[in-house]
Amino acid sequence: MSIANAILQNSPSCLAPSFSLLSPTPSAAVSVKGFRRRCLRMVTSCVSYSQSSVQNGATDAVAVVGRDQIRLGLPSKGRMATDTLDLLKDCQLFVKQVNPRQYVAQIPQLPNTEVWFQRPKDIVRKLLSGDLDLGIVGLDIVSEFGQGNEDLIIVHDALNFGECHLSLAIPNYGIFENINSLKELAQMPQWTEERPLRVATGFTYLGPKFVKENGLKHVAFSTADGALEAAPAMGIADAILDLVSSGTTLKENNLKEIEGGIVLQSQAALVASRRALTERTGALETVHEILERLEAHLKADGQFTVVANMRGTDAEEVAARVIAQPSLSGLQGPTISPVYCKRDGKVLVEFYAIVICVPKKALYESVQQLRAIGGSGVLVSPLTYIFDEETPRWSQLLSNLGL
Ligand SMILES: Nc1ncnc2c1ncn2[C@@H]1O[C@H](COP(=O)(O)OP(=O)(O)OP(=O)(O)O)[C@@H](O)[C@H]1O
Ligand SMILES: O=P(O)(O)OC[C@H]1O[C@H](OP(=O)(O)OP(=O)(O)O)[C@H](O)[C@@H]1O
Ligand SMILES: [Mg+2]
Repeated sequence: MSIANAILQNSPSCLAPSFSLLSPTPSAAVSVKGFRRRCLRMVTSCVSYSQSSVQNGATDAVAVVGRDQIRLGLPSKGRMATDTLDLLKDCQLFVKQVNPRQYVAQIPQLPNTEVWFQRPKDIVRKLLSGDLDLGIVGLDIVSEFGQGNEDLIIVHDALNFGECHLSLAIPNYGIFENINSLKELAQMPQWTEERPLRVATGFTYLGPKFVKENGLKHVAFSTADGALEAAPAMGIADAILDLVSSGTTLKENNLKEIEGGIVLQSQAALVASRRALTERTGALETVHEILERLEAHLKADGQFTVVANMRGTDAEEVAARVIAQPSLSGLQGPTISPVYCKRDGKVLVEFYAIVICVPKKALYESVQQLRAIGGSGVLVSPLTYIFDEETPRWSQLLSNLGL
């Protein structure tokens, strides 16, 4: 039984030691003593371990430990949490979480997979330590906490939510009023070794890396966990490096972005541990299934199915008219089938039904083009899934893994 199952079913199997402690029988007394000794040994080793080092984030390669279940890390809270569950639901992967404070869950459609809810940065850390195999997090967090570690593989880099960018922002007043680019900021005479440009950020790996790569001298970083936009007005920092999506928080705090100041573009991504994919039984198959479901849903999400009737002499002639229009070529080309109607007791084909997929953004343009070539009775419906022969991301993943 998996840990998830044991916890979900409140089974004592994974809690066995505390059971024998709570209700010791005479024969269990020995095992209780033994258990206490074991606990003491564990506590002692934990103490000596914690005195010597605290592991936080990237660890050296850790062997893939023997467990049967594939572990998928999902954000436990914050803005990514609900969107992640919604996306999986749209892919028919229903995460069965009994209550929001329970950190383990299951997806009945993926019986060999356990879901573990974690803070996004801990998902990345645990992928690196081998405690998770797959995860869904923002690319910003992957870059910040993954720090280029080659064991992290981005399986899908565009899950279409959590879109934001990491950007350097400065006040739009005072000495910064006429500064509009990174170059101008770097050239300001104010920044010296004694008085560097002070940047507040939660991104203490990406920040220094960015300024180094862009040749900025005399920059000092400070860190805080939130509401960074207040730092310049409070006099704590000159600039901030933080996530931006609508730009409202910057605007409301009299800050502005500058040209060349974007460190990275981010959105939610599916990430995996290379070691898990190559060494853990079933991990590659699981990631293939998740990837296929995601791709099929995300591809369909941007498209409509459009059905229209068109008068014509034969299917080829109708096809030629449709294909000549730039917005009507569909995924591979239009599907065209005869519409049989009965006239004077005879079955005739005067119309052809065409079925195409069109990008949502191009819908109106496509309808206009259809009408222009004689289309009528245009029906538009949402598409749920588009399963391609094979997804390009799967081939990329295999080649990345050297398979
Ligand atoms: N304003 C935003 N718009 C869209 N996505 C964002 C925005 N801010 C952050 N994100 C994305 O959502 C992820 C989680 O952000 P969130 O604010 O929920 O958590 P957090 O800042 O790490 O935690 P907390 O704010 O509780 O300390 C970020 O890593 C990023 O990928
Ligand atoms: O461009 P906007 O749409 O205004 O979003 C940007 C804000 O969103 C995030 O903060 P969050 O809401 O997560 O609060 P936090 O500072 O407590 O993390 C980010 O740190 C910015 O402050
Ligand atoms: Mg936040």
